[in-house]
Amino acid sequence: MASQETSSPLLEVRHLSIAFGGLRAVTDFNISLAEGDLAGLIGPNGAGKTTVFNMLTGIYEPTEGEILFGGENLVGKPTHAYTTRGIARTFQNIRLFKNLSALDNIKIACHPRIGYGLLPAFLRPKGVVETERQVEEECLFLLEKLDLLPFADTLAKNLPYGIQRRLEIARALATSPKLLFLDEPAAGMNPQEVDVLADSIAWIRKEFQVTILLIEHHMQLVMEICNRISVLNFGVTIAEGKPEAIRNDPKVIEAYLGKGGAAA
Ligand SMILES: Nc1ncnc2c1ncn2[C@@H]1O[C@H](COP(=O)(O)OP(=O)(O)OP(=O)(O)O)[C@@H](O)[C@H]1O
Repeated sequence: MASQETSSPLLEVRHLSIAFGGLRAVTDFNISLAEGDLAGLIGPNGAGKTTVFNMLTGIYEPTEGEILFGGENLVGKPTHAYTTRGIARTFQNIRLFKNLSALDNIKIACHPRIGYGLLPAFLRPKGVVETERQVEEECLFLLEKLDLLPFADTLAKNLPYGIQRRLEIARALATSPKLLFLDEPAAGMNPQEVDVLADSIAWIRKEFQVTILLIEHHMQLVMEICNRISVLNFGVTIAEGKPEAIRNDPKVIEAYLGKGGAAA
C-alpha cells in the first residue's frame, strides 16, 4: 500500500456533475489521485459510481467540472483520447470477445498502440511482421505475469469466471495505462477468488506502476488494499479518507456499511 501524497496529482477531478433529464446522478464529485494510489469508490447501488467512471473515461460528458490528467483537462475529448493518454478501465459486465482466445483478446487491446492501418495489415511488409512479433511477445509476457499463460489459446467464453475477470484486467493493462479503473472486479467471485484477486490488484499496482481506482461492494477487499476511499450516496460524496476513518464514519455506516461494518 503506497500513497505518495507529496507528488503532484496524476488525476485531479474538480466539481464533476452530470444529470440525466431531471435526475442528478452525480453532483460536485472531486477526487485527487497521486501516482501509486490504490483508491476505492464505494456506495450503495445506484449511488453514481459507474457514472463517475463513465465520465472519467469519456463515455459520458459531464454537465459541469474538470478532469485534469497530468494537468490536461480531458472533458469533451473522445474516449480514445483517454486511452492514448494512459487511462484504461474494466467494466462491471465482462466485455471480452467471447469467441476469441485469451491471447487474441489481449492482442486486440494492443492495437491502438501499434499505429498502422488496414493496408499494411494486408500487405504485411517487413516492419509490420516485426511489429506483430513484438506485440505477440508482449502479450504472452502479460499473460505470463498474470498467471494466464496456460489459457492463452482458450476461447474467452470457455474460461472460468474468475479467469475471465483477470483477463479483462490483463486486457486493460495491454494499453500500458498510467491510471486503471476497475469496476467491481470481485463481482461474482467466490471468497477464495476474492482473496487471490486482492493480492493480484495490490501486486499489479506495484509491478506495472499503475495508479488504480476501483469500485467494489466487497468491503473486506476494499478495506484491505485501498489506501484511501471515497463514498458516494445519491450522487453526493459523503466521506473521503483512509479505510479506518471510513469504516467508523457514522454517515457511511448509516448510508452503506450498516452497524456490522460490511455492506457485502
Ligand atoms: N445513461 C443513463 N441514463 C439515465 N440514467 C442513468 C444513466 N446512467 C446511469 N443512470 C442513473 O444514474 C444513477 C447512478 O447509476 P450508476 O450505475 O452510476 O450507480 P452505481 O453506483 O454504479 O450502482 P451499482 O453499484 O448498482 O452499479 C442511477 O439512478 C442510474 O439509473
